[in-house]
Amino acid sequence: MPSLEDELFPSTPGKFKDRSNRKFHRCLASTSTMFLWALFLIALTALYISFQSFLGGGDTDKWGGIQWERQVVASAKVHRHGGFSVLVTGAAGFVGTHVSIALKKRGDGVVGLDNFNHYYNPSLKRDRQKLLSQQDIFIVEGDLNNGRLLSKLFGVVEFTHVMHLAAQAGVRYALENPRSYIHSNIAGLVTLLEACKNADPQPVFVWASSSSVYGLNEKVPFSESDRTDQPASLYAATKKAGEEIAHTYNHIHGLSITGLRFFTVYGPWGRPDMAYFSFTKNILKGKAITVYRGKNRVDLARDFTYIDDIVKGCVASLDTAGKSTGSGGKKRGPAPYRTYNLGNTSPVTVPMMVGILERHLKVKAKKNVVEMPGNGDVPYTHANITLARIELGYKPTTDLQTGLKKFVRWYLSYYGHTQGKASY
Ligand SMILES: O=C(O)[C@H]1O[C@H](OP(=O)(O)OP(=O)(O)OC[C@H]2O[C@@H](n3ccc(=O)[nH]c3=O)[C@H](O)[C@@H]2O)[C@H](O)[C@@H](O)[C@@H]1O
Repeated sequence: MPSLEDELFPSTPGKFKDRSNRKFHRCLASTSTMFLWALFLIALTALYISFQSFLGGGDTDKWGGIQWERQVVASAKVHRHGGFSVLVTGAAGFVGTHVSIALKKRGDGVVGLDNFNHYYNPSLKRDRQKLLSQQDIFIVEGDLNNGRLLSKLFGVVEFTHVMHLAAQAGVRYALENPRSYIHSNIAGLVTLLEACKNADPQPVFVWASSSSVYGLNEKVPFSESDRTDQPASLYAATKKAGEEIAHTYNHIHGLSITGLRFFTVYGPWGRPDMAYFSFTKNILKGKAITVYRGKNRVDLARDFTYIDDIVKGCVASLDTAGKSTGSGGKKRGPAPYRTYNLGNTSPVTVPMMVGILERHLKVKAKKNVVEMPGNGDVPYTHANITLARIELGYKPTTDLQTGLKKFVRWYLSYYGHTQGKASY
């Protein structure tokens, strides 16, 4: 009876069988099997890698593939003569959502980018995403720091403009998580500017800085030329650093840059971490709110600016921006570098803001008035908007009373009158 070995390695017919070769055959058998298995595993790995690169992804972010590219291209499609193709970062955020819708409605192509982080309850971001998807706006899910994703995006779409609104926001959270500010507001900004620099043609770059850059500046109202070298929070410092970083990309690479200093933006679909939003939730729940007060019992005040006014300022900035001049990463001539305050020019104290909310909610707030902790806050903001008015035609039209009425109406319709529903 032929052994298994003989069956595995049948001798060549007519050849002499040598028993002394059996050991050698056995060894050869196991080596060959191992070799075949190794080959199989290598082939499997190669197949997986090539499938991943075909998808264009490979990172944990949800991007890549033919279907994904189709969605990006469709979303970027321009529907008006001379329209823009805009990449809106932070599109699932408060300002990003509103700006994206405004651009899409007038016929511009809009592609969103958002990492859906958990700084506040991402279900609000997912609902904003649904709102955008009803307008045929697609949001790419990924982080600003993903250079591969950005270069892929710029490879798929020739963006004419970038509206950069993604950031780690919030003044006081910087004490808890300082690194998140560096990650998004510094490293993420640089990764995005690199992608813009390398794009050919380079897009126009408009982005959100902050009123907080004025820091401890005491001259009011705040003008763009006032000093901004005394930030009061790490958040403010990263926004100020962002302005300087953006300037270098303008200077060296010819990117057209516009920085917008937003003043305490509020409104429907707003950010739950902001005072007007969290106060609304707590007032409705019958919980006490903490109202900060400055030194010598002076009330804090903010130049609260309604979202629709901010959106007009953003769109006007895109419309009036001159072109970038660089190509292949090299500057071909001077490109515009602009900075504007987008505020309301009428500061309101925090207790007055609470009073307006009480009237709209028809509920009296339980207030704990405490001295402002040294956590990065500034006592007062007030925008001089002359420059934005002259160069952008920016003219805010909504006062806090009217704007908060719209916010409260939205809040009640979104979270319901049953206050317990609001979980953020
Ligand atoms: O304009 C800006 O540059 C900034 O505006 C807001 O920052 P902030 O003005 O501090 O807005 P809120 O956090 O809503 O605070 C508004 C006012 O309420 C006060 N406040 C806040 C929270 C609180 O529990 N109690 C309280 O009295 C704050 O001290 C401040 O005076 C945004 O959160 C920042 O992301 C943005 O960059």
